[in-house]
Amino acid sequence: MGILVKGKWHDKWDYNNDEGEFIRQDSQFRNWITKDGSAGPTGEAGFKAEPNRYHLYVSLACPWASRALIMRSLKGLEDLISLSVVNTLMGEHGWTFDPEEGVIPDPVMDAEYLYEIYKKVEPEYSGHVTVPVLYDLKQDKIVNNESADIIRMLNSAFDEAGANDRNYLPKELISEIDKINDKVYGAINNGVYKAGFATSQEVYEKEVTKLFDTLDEIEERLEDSRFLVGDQITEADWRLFTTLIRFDSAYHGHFKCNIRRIVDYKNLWRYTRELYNEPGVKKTVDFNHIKKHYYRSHKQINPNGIVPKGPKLDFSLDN
Ligand SMILES: N[C@@H](CCC(=O)N[C@@H](CS)C(=O)NCC(=O)O)C(=O)O
Repeated sequence: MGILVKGKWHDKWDYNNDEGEFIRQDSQFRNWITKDGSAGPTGEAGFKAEPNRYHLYVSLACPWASRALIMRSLKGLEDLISLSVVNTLMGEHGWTFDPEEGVIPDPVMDAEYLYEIYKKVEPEYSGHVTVPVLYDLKQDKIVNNESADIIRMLNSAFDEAGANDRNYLPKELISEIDKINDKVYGAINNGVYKAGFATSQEVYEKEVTKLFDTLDEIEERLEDSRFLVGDQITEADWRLFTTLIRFDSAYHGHFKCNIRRIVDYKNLWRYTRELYNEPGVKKTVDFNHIKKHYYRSHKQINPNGIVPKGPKLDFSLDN
């Protein structure tokens, strides 16, 4: 794990403050692909939705990257936006393209390390080298490396360029979706990291309590509601799903989020299985990559890098 400082790679961990809290940094590339190439809510213009122009870098382990992978699949974008998959181990060079089952190499410069892509685009880049990355093959630019933005643009930008017309962000529901996204992001999506990477007992207990209080709250909400915002699946569900599907296999053990498991919750477990079984989703979930990545990459938490055999989970709808 490391960071680029003025284009130079440093193998160091810089995510905790003096109190032992995990602090996530903001993503820096924030341009938007739009139907006509006009500017989006942030960043520059010049990224028109066109088939075979954009490339997506993901890790199959990463919940943020998986949001983008799921949206690419659901929207029928697999033949329009190409894909690279990094190795499961995020080690001294960060994400790499070392060969391993499931890895798809980099087409841009046959990079060994993902940070080479960041440096190619911005030679003096300072910051974390994260996935997902949405890359413009025509201009050799990173369009965006923030999953929240990427799934929003994939939801509609390509609708006249070959995507299907499913809409996970209906206009009339945006404010409710934003509200629930905020809560889920702070307490659950990022909450598992804040608990798992805490370096003080007090911080860990605070974060893990907040995480489970929020899961309990969502459990109640799902008692009367099939999905987070009513009967239709929205962006909010996919954002929660990528954390829930990893929860029992990775966060429960590796991040010590072990007050309960998702299978112990009646509604959350039903909900997770329903989303997992939506056509096009299952193939984006790779438990081998998920477990190998988490248990082997964070030596400060799991020094021997032993990957657990279990748990055995049955995500079928009839169980
Ligand atoms: N806010 C970003 C976060 C992405 C992120 O942190 N990805 C992790 C993998 S799960 C990563 O690449 N971390 C590398 C690092 O922090 O150095 C997003 O949602 O796209």
